[in-house]
Amino acid sequence: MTANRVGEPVVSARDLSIHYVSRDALSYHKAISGVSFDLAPGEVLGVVGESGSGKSTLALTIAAQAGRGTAGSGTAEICGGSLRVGNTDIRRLTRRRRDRLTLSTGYLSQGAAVSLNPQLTVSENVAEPIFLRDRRFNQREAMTAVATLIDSVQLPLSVLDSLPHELSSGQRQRVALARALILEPTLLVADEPTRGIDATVRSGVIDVLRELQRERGFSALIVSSDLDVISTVADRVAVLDRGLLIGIGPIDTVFTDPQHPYLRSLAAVHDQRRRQSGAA
Ligand SMILES: Nc1ncnc2c1ncn2[C@@H]1O[C@H](COP(=O)(O)OP(=O)(O)OP(=O)(O)O)[C@@H](O)[C@H]1O
Repeated sequence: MTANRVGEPVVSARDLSIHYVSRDALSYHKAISGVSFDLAPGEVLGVVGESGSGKSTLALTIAAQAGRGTAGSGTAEICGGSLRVGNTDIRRLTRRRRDRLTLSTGYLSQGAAVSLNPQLTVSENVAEPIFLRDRRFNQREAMTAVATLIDSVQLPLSVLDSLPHELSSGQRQRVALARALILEPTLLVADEPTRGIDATVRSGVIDVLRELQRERGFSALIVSSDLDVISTVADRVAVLDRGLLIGIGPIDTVFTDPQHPYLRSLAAVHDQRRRQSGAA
């Protein structure tokens, strides 16, 4: 990402609409409709919503992963409004600028932990983005950066030579997080960072994420259907419902006097959790 001026939003969406184009280019499916928000430097924005509300679509578009559609599926495309990430206009992204942007935005996809290369060791998996950026990067320096990050995600250095299948789901997710952060991005986009992780270690992954964010000061957009995750990690929450942004703000403000039925149901869950944790 090209550096943005001090204080300017890291992400700026204005009336943003995104649709999927079918492979034969004959049909469209609107996934995001007229969404506007800013993400400030160093801010963590949580995105919640029901399944199919457009969370992943928004995340992958911001992370400049849209257009890298998997075989057989449609391709996400901005069809209205604008989206800026740093100084880059995502709507007018050339392939070259996209490659540059993806190197400077950490993207933790929904399946990141299971998509680690099974043939590479942990250290090779984490170091890979460094060598994709610069084939001739100093090996020793890369290994030092990898070891530092593995330590920061609170894994023992003994995992460096392990293969992904030798780790637990929570450990794999920490490795995936280390990989997403190895190039020291100014923006991290994490899609359901705790999905598929054992409930007992879920909060550990979130704590590590929050700690690293505080330490390094990157901005983050965290998608989660788990309100506990969002209230732990996010400064503000954005609520999506069928592609529409129905609320955005600090979590308590968004859930104060909610008018929309989905916001009301989330507010009830939030309230109940708060009372439970207060009573605990
Ligand atoms: N590759 C695709 N091609 C066509 N439509 C898609 C594609 N991916 C998602 N969609 C549609 O776009 C809408 C938004 O999907 P998206 O995956 O962004 O929702 P989500 O909120 O992330 O859901 P989940 O929580 O289940 O991951 C849905 O209606 C979905 O069916």
